[in-house]
Amino acid sequence: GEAPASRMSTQSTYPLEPEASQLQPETPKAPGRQRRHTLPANEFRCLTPEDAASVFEIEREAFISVLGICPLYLEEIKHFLTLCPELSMGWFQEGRLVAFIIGSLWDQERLTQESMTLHRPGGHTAHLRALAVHHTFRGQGKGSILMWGLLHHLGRQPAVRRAVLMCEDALVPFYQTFGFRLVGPCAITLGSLTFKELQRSMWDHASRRRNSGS
Ligand SMILES: CC(=O)SCCNC(=O)CCNC(=O)[C@H](O)C(C)(C)COP(=O)(O)OP(=O)(O)OC[C@H]1O[C@@H](n2cnc3c(N)ncnc32)[C@H](O)[C@@H]1OP(=O)(O)O
Repeated sequence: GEAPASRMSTQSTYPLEPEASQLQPETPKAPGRQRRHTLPANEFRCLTPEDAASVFEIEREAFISVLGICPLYLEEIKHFLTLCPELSMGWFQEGRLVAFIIGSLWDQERLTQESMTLHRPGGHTAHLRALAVHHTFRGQGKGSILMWGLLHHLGRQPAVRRAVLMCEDALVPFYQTFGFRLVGPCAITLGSLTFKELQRSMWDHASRRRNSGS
């Protein structure tokens, strides 16, 4: 039978861990063979503009139904997935999107209201704009696995020196588990909503280990 639901309910069909992620940008399939034929096929890959409708469906439930707004509307999703798909990641199960992260580049120390709409191709900061997991799949570790997967993928892109995001207060501890540091209140507000800004250096993590010994 199934193991009881617990913090370990991550369904570890593949041991994707912070330092030992096996996610490869060119090999989006989860590594290893499925051990049980009943498990759905998993696929991690960068998103394309064709995925925008699926992304927006998740956002509609995750953000709009709760807050009345969402980080990225359909045209904005298409916009960023056209400009910088390599800064995004989707998790598909049997071809269906179950979780996503969409990013773009930013070129200033802190986020500003302008960062809401702009991708700065020369920037060295990955601005992680939106992370969401389909509601029926939450609390299973999927959001965490996807975030580690994207961070690993970004760590292989020399232009990306750090990552930045904004979130509501309640989610600060969640992002701190990925090595993000709280830098303070975010300049961006949406209506009456305020956010905290968090940053994470990419070089303190994957690259340092890779380059150690030089
Ligand atoms: C940059 C941004 O996009 S910020 C906005 C983030 N997205 C959203 O809020 C959309 C709605 N929520 C979701 O899609 C998901 O709940 C996510 C993305 C926040 C987390 O994905 P999940 O797969 O559920 O997370 P995962 O199972 O890996 O980890 C669960 C942890 O997330 C954190 N968490 C999730 N939701 C909340 C919340 N509402 N308040 C506080 N902590 C939360 C907790 O630390 C939780 O750990 P716990 O179960 O021990 O309490």
